[in-house]
Amino acid sequence: MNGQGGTAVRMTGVRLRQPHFQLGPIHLEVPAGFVTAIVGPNGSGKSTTFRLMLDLTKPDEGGIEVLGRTIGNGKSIELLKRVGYLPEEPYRHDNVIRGMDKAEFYKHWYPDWDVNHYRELLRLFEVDHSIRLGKMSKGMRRKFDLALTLSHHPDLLLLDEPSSGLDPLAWRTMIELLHRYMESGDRTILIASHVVEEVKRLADFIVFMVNGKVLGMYEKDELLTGWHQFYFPGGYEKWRAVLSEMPGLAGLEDAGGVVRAVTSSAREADAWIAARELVPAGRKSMELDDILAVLVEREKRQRQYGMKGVVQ
Ligand SMILES: Nc1ncnc2c1ncn2[C@@H]1O[C@H](COP(=O)(O)OP(=O)(O)OP(=O)(O)O)[C@@H](O)[C@H]1O
Repeated sequence: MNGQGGTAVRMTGVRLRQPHFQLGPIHLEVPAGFVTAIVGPNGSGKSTTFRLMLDLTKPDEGGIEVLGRTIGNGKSIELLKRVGYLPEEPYRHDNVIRGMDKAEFYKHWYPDWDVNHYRELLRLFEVDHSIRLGKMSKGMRRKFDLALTLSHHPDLLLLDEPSSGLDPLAWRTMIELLHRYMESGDRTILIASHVVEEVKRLADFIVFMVNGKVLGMYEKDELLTGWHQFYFPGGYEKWRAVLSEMPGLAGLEDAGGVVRAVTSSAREADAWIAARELVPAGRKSMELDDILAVLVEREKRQRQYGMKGVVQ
């Protein structure tokens, strides 16, 4: 991992109220010099959070700092030249212009525009920029937008579902380019992604977002080594009371003849199981999407029943 210390984005008590959606309060510190991935189900507020960071949406409450400057005080424009943003959907209003016309605009707008890097990226991605943006295929447009975003050497890169539409070869190129982008050690990526492999390959930290709330931020390796599931033979009632004491218990459910206990502290749970001479029928490490599923379920239950615990 690289890293220069400091915070690239700080959100403090940020709230946004919409008729059918409440975001926040969000407290989030995105560390500078690292890749942080926001992982969460559809509609959980990931793109909205990006828009808040870019001053494209105004919060109802709270403060946002990007690269050490306050957002929303009318002075964001110069700051945003240091930020590269790849929105989830390409902008439609520039469908009528050619790729090269948009690059010309970037050249004038971004002080660190690097035409050689831009040309290299177009070559790598095999994108023809003489085509109108609206005529490019979805994947070609994604690659073009990615090339543009990387070619002004932003200090902070906000990528919203960057691999949407990319073929596997282009995806691999993108991962390599993002690793290269991080090599200087002082740049930061914040990425929203549903692609487990992408998050595993890129992220140093993972933020889980569910239903407009940040459920926690974790160091990736600690997360993946810490979360395990144990299976105990027998019915739920037999195990409920005993397993409710298990360290790090994050989920407990009847899985048809066995009880599945999920812990976020596998090492402590192992010692606890050994000390009680319990014999699990099996155990498995967990993937990111398994962990997300447990967190979503727990959040849903807390919302419905106001329950704090994981045991019914
Ligand atoms: N159950 C729902 N049904 C329809 N729309 C919803 C629902 N929950 C949230 N939304 C909408 O989703 C918006 C937030 O979406 P946002 O794009 O920020 O989320 P996201 O996490 O980026 O989602 P996605 O993964 O689908 O891109 C809210 O403004 C709200 O209108």
